[in-house]
Amino acid sequence: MNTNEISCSSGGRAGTILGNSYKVESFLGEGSFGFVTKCLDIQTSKTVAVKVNKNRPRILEQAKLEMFILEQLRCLDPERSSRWTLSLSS
Ligand SMILES: Nc1ncnc2c1ncn2[C@@H]1O[C@H](COP(=O)(O)OP(=O)(O)OP(=O)(O)O)[C@@H](O)[C@H]1O
Repeated sequence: MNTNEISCSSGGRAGTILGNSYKVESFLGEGSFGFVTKCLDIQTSKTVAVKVNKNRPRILEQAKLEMFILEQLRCLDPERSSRWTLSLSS
């Protein structure tokens, strides 16, 4: 599943809308910087994984760095990474 990153203080309860674009279906897992939810992309009706980071400045900086690295990887392997969507939203 693809992972989108969103910095968001709201919870990951089923039915919650994240970043005006993703409807939470279920909880997938938790990491050091936040948690990951299984979501429906409202525009495309595709199932995606959305990463919800803790709302802290240091973690936001880390998320930006992670997105930068993923963009670099996308350049190296555009075919395999074509399904990634990288965005930050509050
Ligand atoms: N694309 C995905 N599809 C399904 N489950 C996922 C996906 N991405 C993450 N997960 C689940 O969510 C958990 C947390 O992922 P996350 O990327 O936040 O942290 P991590 O990489 O495991 O650890 P850290 O936060 O320390 O980097 C993962 O361990 C996994 O169980």
